[in-house]
Amino acid sequence: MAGAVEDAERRAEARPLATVERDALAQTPARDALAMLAPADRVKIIAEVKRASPSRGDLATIPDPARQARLYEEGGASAISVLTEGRKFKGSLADLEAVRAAVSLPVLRKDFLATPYQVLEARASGADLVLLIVAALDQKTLAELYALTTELGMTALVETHSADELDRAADLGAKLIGVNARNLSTFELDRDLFGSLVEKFPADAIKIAESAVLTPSDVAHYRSAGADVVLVGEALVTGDPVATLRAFLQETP
Ligand SMILES: O=P(O)(O)OC[C@@H](O)[C@@H](O)c1c[nH]c2ccccc12
Repeated sequence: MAGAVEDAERRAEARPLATVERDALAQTPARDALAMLAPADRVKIIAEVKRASPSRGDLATIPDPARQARLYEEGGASAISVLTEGRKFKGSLADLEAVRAAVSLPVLRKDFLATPYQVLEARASGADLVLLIVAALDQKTLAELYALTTELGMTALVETHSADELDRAADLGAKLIGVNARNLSTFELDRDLFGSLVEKFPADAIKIAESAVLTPSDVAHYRSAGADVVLVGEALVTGDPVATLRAFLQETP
């Protein structure tokens, strides 16, 4: 995402890496996302705090992200995702910090991370997980960011869109792998992409279906294709979060 790295570089100048690193190390340990998202006899949900997106435009103002996250926790979410990208998604690291303080669930920094600084910054802001998008990174950078994430005690959600990208995620030893139904360059949606790639997941990885979950039957669709977890944004910020989560969790076996 153009701009996200430039924005991080500006912050790195204002607040040098060494400071961020110290802050990060001073933080309490990251929450155990792998335990929270482990395969179970019911589907699990990562609920996203999302104001807007380039493909869908403005979705919700969310004046109080902490309140939104508390509703997600009340509704039965297993983790919270917070968009921190400011230009297109209208999020911020302040949103992440507010959410982290408001809930006891693991919190994901959802952004376009491309530099070690952004990973350090994520931990310093309280993130328990970070998103690493395979399509956006060469393998060397991906491996470097993955190693730093693990070193800081966080979990990486490694996002893929193809069999090739799943192989690259597997090469990292990724334990939490997502398939995004939305192609990030064309914005096209394919709800069957997850099912077509499910055989490619490493046996020990948690399988996440991301995007385009609008109804309970979408959850059931992903669940029957083998998803352990679904990641939901739009449906939760445009509808009643607690009722929607309960309906999504109830519908599926
Ligand atoms: O709002 P949706 O369709 O429920 O999607 C949520 C989430 O999957 C989506 O926000 C997302 C998935 N991968 C991303 C990468 C960057 C930004 C956003 C995303």
